[in-house]
Amino acid sequence: MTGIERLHKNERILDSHGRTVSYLRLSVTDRCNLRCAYCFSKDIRFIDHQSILRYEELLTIVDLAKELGIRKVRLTGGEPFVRKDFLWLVEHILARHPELDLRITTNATLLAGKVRTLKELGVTHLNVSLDTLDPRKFVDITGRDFFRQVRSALDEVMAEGIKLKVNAVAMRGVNDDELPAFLALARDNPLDMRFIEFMPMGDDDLWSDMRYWPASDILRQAEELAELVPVQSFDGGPDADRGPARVYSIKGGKGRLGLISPLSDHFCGTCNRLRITPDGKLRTCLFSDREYRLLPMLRHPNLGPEAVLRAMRLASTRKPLGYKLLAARAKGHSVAGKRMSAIGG
Ligand SMILES: Nc1nc2c(ncn2[C@@H]2O[C@H](COP(=O)(O)OP(=O)(O)OP(=O)(O)O)[C@@H](O)[C@H]2O)c(=O)[nH]1
Ligand SMILES: C[S@@+](CC[C@H](N)C(=O)[O-])C[C@H]1O[C@@H](n2cnc3c(N)ncnc32)[C@H](O)[C@@H]1O
Ligand code: SF4
Ligand code: SF4
Repeated sequence: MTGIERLHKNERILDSHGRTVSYLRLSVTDRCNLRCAYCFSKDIRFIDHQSILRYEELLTIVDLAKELGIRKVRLTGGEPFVRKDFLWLVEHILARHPELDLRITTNATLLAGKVRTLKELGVTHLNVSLDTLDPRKFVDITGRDFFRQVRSALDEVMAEGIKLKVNAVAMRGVNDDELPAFLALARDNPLDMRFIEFMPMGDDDLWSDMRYWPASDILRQAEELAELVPVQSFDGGPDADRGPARVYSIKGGKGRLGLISPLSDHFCGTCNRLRITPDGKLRTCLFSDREYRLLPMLRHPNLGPEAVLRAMRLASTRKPLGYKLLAARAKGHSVAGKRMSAIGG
């Protein structure tokens, strides 16, 4: 039976590579209070307010995602906390779907003082992006002087007992000299310190081969600094919810090291993700600019949520294998033209 036949029978949807979707990354804004050099283009034009999914529409999308079999939703951005009343959205998603595994990826600049509320609302996991532990370098990378706010938010998250993953984009010549400091952070604190291979996304000039620091090199260098033991379960969740990171415990340490290697050792074969951009476009792969425009459907008087669900089902059967797109990209060009801040990572 093909994916489309299953779709008509309302069965769990498999795509032509035998994959099924269970995880939605929902980007709530393309705006951000940082200007990370690898993510933000120079001539940025933000999505106009009319074209941004309203909170009620986001709630409908989550309802539909649940019907599709999605069990895990990640709110991302841009920076999710710059959107007005973002906590309202978190509260209402969890009130409607208390069993949903709702997570957030944030730069943590605006997190301080909100962590307890998030915990009370039912958020159990937070992923924080932090590419350097050096306050001056933080300014160089992000264009803003917010290191202290981020660092103290990490402590607040851990103090509340929320599971914490810290993500750093691995960049040679930028943060490779900080591997000992990052490992020390993971040794001394109950967190996963994860390095993400730098991906060629957005404007062609954002990425450079010279900056690429592959996961195998990070692992080799880290093994010289600490005794690492591979952890069987990728990120501690049920099998189907495994994240893309390969995780290592650090002997004698409280935290762990994680490596996310979309370039050197892809995980497309088990990809369980859909993405929705702030303007309601469904992307079935981070590396593919093919998008399904859900927002006009949702707002159309004769279409609405039913049509959106059908489109989401159909799109789920047509997920590409991103590593093939990466291999086919022209030299010097990005794999996908859309900037990361408008997708959500
Ligand atoms: N190529 C590719 N990269 C991904 C994918 N998922 C996550 N990443 C990269 O990993 C980064 C970190 O992702 P997070 O936002 O922490 O989410 P996650 O890795 O799914 O987190 P967990 O659910 O906690 O494992 C993203 O910003 C992307 O850069 C994916 O499906 N494909
Ligand atoms: C686009 S941001 C959105 C959420 C939030 N603003 C944050 O930074 O956590 C999500 C993630 O994408 C990562 N990212 C952005 N551009 C990337 C690239 N070219 N390669 C790898 N990761 C990238 C960021 O480091 C961040 O961890
Ligand atoms: S990585 Fe996140 S924090 Fe940095 S510019 Fe992009 S969206 Fe903003
Ligand atoms: S590159 Fe595309 S197919 Fe591969 S894991 Fe990422 S989103 Fe999934």
